[in-house]
Amino acid sequence: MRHAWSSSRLRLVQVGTAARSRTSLMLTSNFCTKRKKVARLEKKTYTKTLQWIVNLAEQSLLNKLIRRSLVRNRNQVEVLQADPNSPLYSVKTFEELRLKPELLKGVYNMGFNRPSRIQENALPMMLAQPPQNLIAQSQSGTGKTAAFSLAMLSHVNPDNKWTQCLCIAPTYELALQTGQVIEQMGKFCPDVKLAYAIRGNRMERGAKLQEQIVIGTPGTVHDWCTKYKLIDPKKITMFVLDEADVMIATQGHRDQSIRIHRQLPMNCQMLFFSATFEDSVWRFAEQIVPEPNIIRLKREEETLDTIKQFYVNCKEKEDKFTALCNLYGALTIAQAMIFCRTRKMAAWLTESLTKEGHQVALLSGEMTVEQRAAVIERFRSGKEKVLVTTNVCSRGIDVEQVSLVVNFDLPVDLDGNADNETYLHRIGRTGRFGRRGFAVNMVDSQHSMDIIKQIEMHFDRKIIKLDTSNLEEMENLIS
Ligand SMILES: Nc1ncnc2c1ncn2[C@@H]1O[C@H](COP(=O)(O)OP(=O)(O)OP(=O)(O)O)[C@@H](O)[C@H]1O
Repeated sequence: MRHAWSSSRLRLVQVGTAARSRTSLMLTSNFCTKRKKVARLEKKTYTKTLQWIVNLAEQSLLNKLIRRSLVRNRNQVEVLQADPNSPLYSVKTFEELRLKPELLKGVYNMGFNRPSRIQENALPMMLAQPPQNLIAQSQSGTGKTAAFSLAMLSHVNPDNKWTQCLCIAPTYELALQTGQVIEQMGKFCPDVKLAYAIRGNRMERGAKLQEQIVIGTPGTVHDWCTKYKLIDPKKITMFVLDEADVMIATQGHRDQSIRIHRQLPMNCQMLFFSATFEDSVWRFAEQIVPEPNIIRLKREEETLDTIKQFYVNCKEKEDKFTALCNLYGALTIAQAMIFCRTRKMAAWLTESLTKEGHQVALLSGEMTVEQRAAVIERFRSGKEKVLVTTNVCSRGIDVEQVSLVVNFDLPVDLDGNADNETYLHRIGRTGRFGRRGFAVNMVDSQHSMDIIKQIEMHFDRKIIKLDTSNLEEMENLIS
């Protein structure tokens, strides 16, 4: 299957050229206006049909890739789940975690066979009686969302028609995605209902919600609790903070989250989850969560072995673009996510990739949340194979088929130092639940080389140099 994508594009170019010459022949051989009109129409139909065939071919190629990678991945997950060194390893089965039969049906229906380590360790703590608080860290894509979704679905009493679990996520699209996981998992729990506290979801003021679980973003959840009085915070018995580090480290989120947190009853169970926790953020989390159980990774465990990390030396943005095209020539890439620092760069890259014939989606901060969610949905369904973005979706977004993440610009903090947490979240968009993934960093200056060194030191993990003009070397390194 190597080169499959590039060879399909080659065919597309050849067919396109043939089509152009045939149509131009047809046009020059006929001087009659009517005939010209017909010819124009024929050309249009011909081009449309061609485009349709090409789309179909690409779609079926992608489907084939997806099917192959699903089979390969099923085997890979089974191997990893039996390897005590893998974060997917577990000793217990879902049955042994004492999930209700309808939830067991839900997880098996989603294709899960065994729990991952975080699920195996966190679920007993989250379901213990009396309730226990938890601050938990686990590598990206290892099943944290699934773990706390199961905890909420297990926790609620379906007979009580009021909100009992509150889950907060940092972005609209992440709240939607988590909501979809809860809905899928709770498919066989018809009496458990879920409401989305996200922008645009208007509710009647004062009409108390009957949904037992509410998932939302901090601002809207806060409004629903205080301004609209849709939720009685005193009746909340489980509070989940997803991407907890960013929720307590970024000013706006922290203020809202703390305001919500203050209204909850003293005995409300607190569950904080993230793949990353800077030391200071961890200390702060421990201050606001009383007597927590703690699941914490060692620094060197934070990166996943299944994601291979590289850097490529490039001078200008044009070199980065060429390197990217070379990568496409050498790798079989189902879907890719590319991170840029500015909207301008993201727009330029999107245009350049589109001109090259790639199906590209652009996601950036100036879009409305609904537009952003629609772009992610199209990408998730495979309509676009490349997603170019600024930092807006570095966290949490779960698209299984992403096999390549490119840092077109490296993530830096306000002082220009390496932003290690963002780096980890970005590369974690690939290598989901045991899948293989590649992360490629474009290095365009001494400063960005220093950042690579900082990242290497921070995670104690080598980032390997890749020469994208040397196909043979590249194939050896990435195979
Ligand atoms: N036990 C399991 N067996 C098989 N697949 C699973 C299991 N648990 C979760 N998954 C799948 O693994 C993928 C990643 O899971 P999830 O999104 O819960 O990870 P996460 O740790 O929350 O990731 P992130 O840190 O990026 O937020 C999802 O596609 C999910 O459906």
